[in-house]
Amino acid sequence: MTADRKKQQAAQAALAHVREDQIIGIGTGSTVNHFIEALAAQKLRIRGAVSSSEATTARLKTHGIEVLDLNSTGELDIYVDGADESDRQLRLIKGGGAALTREKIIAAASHRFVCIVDDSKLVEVLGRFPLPVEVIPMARAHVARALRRLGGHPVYRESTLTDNGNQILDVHGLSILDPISLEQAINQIVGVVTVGLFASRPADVLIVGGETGVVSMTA
Ligand SMILES: O=C[C@H](O)[C@H](O)[C@H](O)COP(=O)(O)O
Repeated sequence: MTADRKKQQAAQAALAHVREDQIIGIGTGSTVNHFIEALAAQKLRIRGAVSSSEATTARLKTHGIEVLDLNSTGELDIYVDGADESDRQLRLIKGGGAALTREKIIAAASHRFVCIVDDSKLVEVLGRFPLPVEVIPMARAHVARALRRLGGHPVYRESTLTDNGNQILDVHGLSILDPISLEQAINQIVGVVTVGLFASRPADVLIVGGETGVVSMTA
């Protein structure tokens, strides 16, 4: 089975967590794109969606799903998003698609975070996937030096500008044994906008698409 088919199965299974009349936070990426297709096909009468990126907003609008401003919705019932890696405690690395900042904001503002992945994303220790860090452009070199002192090898993701007008450093070579401490340490570096470690706010449910169907995990 292809990875894309596994993502599609996980996305379809996430529909079971969605109710009519809810406002749904929606992430970014190929797995979430399957979720948007499934949501539109199901014709559930949701109250609208809060989007984590310009790409997701465009896709929601093509399906006639109303996109709402997080400042006017209050807390969200549910947030559905993919991830680049998850460990078994549902702590995540996100930001491969450069949408990490808005994703982290929506996750923080949601009661329940349902994460959908294919089985290649499940790891014992986070860090095989280079950790994305969104930075204010003028601080990029300063932040890179600080990340090297934390033991990583930051690489500038050239030709990528985030939806917020910022740049991305991808930090290679980390074996993240204490994700909460590393998240806090990177958050302390001046010039960092967001680190793509979702450890202090992990997922609540992880739906993993694999060869034999989907498995749901909770922390
Ligand atoms: O910035 C992008 C997001 O964090 C995505 O959720 C992540 O990169 C996973 O993307 P995909 O579903 O395409 O594997």
